[in-house]
Amino acid sequence: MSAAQQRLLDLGWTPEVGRAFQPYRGAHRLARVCRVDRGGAALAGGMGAVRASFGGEVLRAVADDRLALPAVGDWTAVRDWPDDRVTLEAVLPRRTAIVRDSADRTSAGQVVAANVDVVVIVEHLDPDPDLGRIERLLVLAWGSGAQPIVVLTKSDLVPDPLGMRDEVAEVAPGVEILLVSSVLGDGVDELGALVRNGRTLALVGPSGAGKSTLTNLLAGVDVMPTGSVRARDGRGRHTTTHRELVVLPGRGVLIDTPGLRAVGLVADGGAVAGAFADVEAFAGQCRFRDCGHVTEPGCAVLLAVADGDLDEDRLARWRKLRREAALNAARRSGNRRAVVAELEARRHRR
Ligand SMILES: Nc1nc2c(ncn2[C@@H]2O[C@H](COP(=O)(O)OP(=O)(O)OP(=O)(O)O)[C@@H](O)[C@H]2O)c(=O)[nH]1
Ligand SMILES: [Zn+2]
Repeated sequence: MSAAQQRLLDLGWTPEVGRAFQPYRGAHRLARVCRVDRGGAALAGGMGAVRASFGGEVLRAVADDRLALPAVGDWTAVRDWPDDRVTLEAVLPRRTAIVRDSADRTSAGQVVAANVDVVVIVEHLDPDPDLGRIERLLVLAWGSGAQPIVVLTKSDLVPDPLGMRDEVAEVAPGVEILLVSSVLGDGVDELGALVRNGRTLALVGPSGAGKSTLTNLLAGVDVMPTGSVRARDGRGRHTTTHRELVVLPGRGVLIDTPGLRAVGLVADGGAVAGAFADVEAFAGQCRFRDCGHVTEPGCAVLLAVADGDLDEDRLARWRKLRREAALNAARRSGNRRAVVAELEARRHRR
């Protein structure tokens, strides 16, 4: 195998990517996006690192649909020009995509990371984990098509990490949960074991959860600036404004995303159902198929709450996320009346 081929494999190349690139062979190079900034992207490919600006086709597509904007993790076709310019000409179809609500809420959303195999939801144990945030990130993960896992950091700072893990398990049915201390090294190898076979792991979570610290530990070198370093160099805590893709040669790929202050979702009902499999299972047993789980007779959801099998707060958060999903669906349909009706229903249900 050539060095160039090895580099592509290290970047997570699959035969599927190879097939998608077929039409571009010859005039283009295959490369994966490591970071996106204004007007261009840092990429890595068989020939190494390269910076490209967005080509006309890409810019036209983005004008129509924000989701067409190249994102970290995307596989792309890149073109070299005689005047030394390099342009990103096409984004190959995404196998999975983590999509969040765009900051301005004017469009469908923005891709946080693409072609991810495992979404690592990173949440700190100190301060206390935010169960609602973990649920939202799980919805984000289920909606991406990738497999979620929860990593609880800073286990060295709390007296009962196992008890806290059990609490988190209540809001993460069917999802593996790892306890990690980047200071003591606990759990780091277990997480590292998931980076194999050219798989791509993306770390998502709030600022300060320890994503960059973990990335550095797993990479074995400091590839990310972390909170402590940033504080020392006086640039403040929220300086991770760019996303980065890190290759662990012979193992896989890590994507460190910037801390999400608020997780705006563009979730659909299916993603909510994935993250709330326990609640949906109860709902499936209600007497009426269109049960609203409010006052209906034979409501298995209300029964579960009464019996202590389902936490009332979790039920409330499920309702809220379902309303959000319904509103998103209405927005996306472009049907003004559906949006107004959904907003109206929202007001009454408050
Ligand atoms: N005690 C303890 N501190 C940790 C642990 N992991 C990270 N920290 C500290 O927590 C702070 C934040 O860590 P970062 O890795 O910068 O957090 P981040 O999630 O990357 O934050 P953003 O880049 O803002 O999204 C730093 O001061 C770390 O040293 C841990 O397991 N235990
Ligand atoms: Zn019901």
